[in-house]
Amino acid sequence: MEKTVKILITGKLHDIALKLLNNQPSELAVSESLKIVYIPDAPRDIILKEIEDTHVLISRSETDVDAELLRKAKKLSVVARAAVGYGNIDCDLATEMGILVVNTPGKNTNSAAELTMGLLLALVRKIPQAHMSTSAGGWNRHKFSGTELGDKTIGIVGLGNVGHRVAKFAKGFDMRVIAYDPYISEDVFRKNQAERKNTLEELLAECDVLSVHVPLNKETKGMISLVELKKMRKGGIILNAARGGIVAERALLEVLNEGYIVGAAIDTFDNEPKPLQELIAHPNVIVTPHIGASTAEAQYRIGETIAIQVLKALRGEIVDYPVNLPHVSLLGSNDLKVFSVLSEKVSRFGAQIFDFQPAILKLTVKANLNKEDLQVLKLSAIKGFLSHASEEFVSYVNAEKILQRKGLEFEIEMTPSSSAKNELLFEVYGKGTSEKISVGAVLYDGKFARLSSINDFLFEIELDNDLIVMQNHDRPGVIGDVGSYLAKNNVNIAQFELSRNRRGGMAMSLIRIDGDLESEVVAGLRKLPNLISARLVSGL
Ligand SMILES: NC(=O)C1=CN([C@@H]2O[C@H](COP(=O)(O)OP(=O)(O)OC[C@H]3O[C@@H](n4cnc5c(N)ncnc54)[C@H](O)[C@@H]3O)[C@@H](O)[C@H]2O)C=CC1
Ligand SMILES: O=C(O)CCC(=O)C(=O)O
Repeated sequence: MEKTVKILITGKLHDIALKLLNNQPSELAVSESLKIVYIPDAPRDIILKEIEDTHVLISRSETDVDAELLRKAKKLSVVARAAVGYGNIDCDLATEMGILVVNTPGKNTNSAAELTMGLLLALVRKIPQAHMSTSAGGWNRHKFSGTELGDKTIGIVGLGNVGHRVAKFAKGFDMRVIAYDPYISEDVFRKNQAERKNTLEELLAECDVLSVHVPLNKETKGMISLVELKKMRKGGIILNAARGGIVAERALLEVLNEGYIVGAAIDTFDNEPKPLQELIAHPNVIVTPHIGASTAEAQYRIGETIAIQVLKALRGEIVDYPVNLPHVSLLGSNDLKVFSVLSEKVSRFGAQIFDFQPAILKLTVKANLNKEDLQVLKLSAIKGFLSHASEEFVSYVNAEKILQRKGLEFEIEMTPSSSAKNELLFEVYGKGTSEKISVGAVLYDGKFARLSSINDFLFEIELDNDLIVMQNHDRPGVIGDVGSYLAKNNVNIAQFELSRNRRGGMAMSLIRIDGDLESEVVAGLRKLPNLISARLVSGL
């Protein structure tokens, strides 16, 4: 029966996301049928109920994906954050549970940076206050006098996607741009014409406007507290369109009340959707309800990207924007995609053809790959092996962790390939000297994948459907007996390959069959004359 995947969507998404999920383009089509439950703005208790049988959660900032939610999610394999910040997702627990977390970096950058500049202009020119007064019938040209941005200094904390775009816009207003970001190279400062400040203190001492653009984490929570605010010049301005909590709200209120800081513009709050009342009602503060990403353009890009990430994840491909995928950044080429699927299949095959206690898994790759791509093949091989040999849900996310927990070692080796043929050899070793199996595969032209060997026996057979792996003495009549037995049991053979080490010696056959195969049918094969073993290899 076709499997149904439940996708729970708890934040408002652009229609493009639903369109892509409902009408999947052929290159992203999934074999499961999708049940989409779209409940933006649903109360928490409904989300906690719905999550129990959900496979994929797509959320925005209003849904805390915390331990309470994750522990109820018995079937969850993907959390897709339709945004950049994932501070409200318990990524450590998600990783431990093998749940992939993805996000959409860069897709709302421009919108967030434009809102930041909008807030700044609105603040220094008192636009919201002037609008309220004028639209109510007033005409006060003195009360709403403001200050210019030109020649003022903006201090940017976090010169990432949003920060460097704010730097660019601020330059357009003839501002002096200084920035503090200890995690990026000198080049990024130079390219964005931002003067580098080596410490936060240096930055604070020199800026008229402080704008934070860092993620919220243990290091950045409260990084702008009373001490830091007091290190700014008197008369400064604070902008926060990143995350509530980066600027300590009570401290900000205190310096605003003192008149030490003369204005603040805030889009993101500690306690959303119920921010600190005294702060949002302060006459020198202007606020928006976390709308940095709320533009048609950003939401289109995010909707499109998140749907693609979800479909890729469901197809078992490596996603473009993983948050918690160890060491894997982007799945570069289509060839690599095909190669990684082959790596997973070969190891899943290998996991089903040995009878000893495994100790070491080894993947030998003949190809010309960079380090990251090799890592993709390694994770695919571990995933393939474990997903057969483990009760746990295994994904690219937790594969290495589970392997370690099982006490298995993994070795990987690469030798260069000089042709359009890439090769894989997956080996499983036990502790004893004779305890070893190997499965080889070849990928021709980045497209055509074939199983090429099992131990010393050579083959050329496609790796799909169920396969019977059979060992027998090389005697006349064996193939006929097997063919009639399978026919009697209504099993249609799609491909039959025989390989033998020497005439009259040992032979190994691979039988690719159409449809599913009952294990009793395979057990019956073992009773035929001259058969040594017959195994079913499935899940390819
Ligand atoms: N208001 C809204 O709706 C939106 C808010 N955001 C928020 O804006 C923030 C920045 O987003 P992006 O620029 O896309 O992220 P990003 O990851 O591209 O940039 C963050 C930068 O902060 C730097 N950083 C990290 N820790 C730091 C520290 N302790 N001190 C100084 N710099 C540090 C990093 O090196 C990086 O360059 C995030 O919190 C994101 O969630 C982003 C988009 C929309
Ligand atoms: O619009 C949203 O859901 C949140 C946007 C945001 O804050 C982010 O991308 O980090």
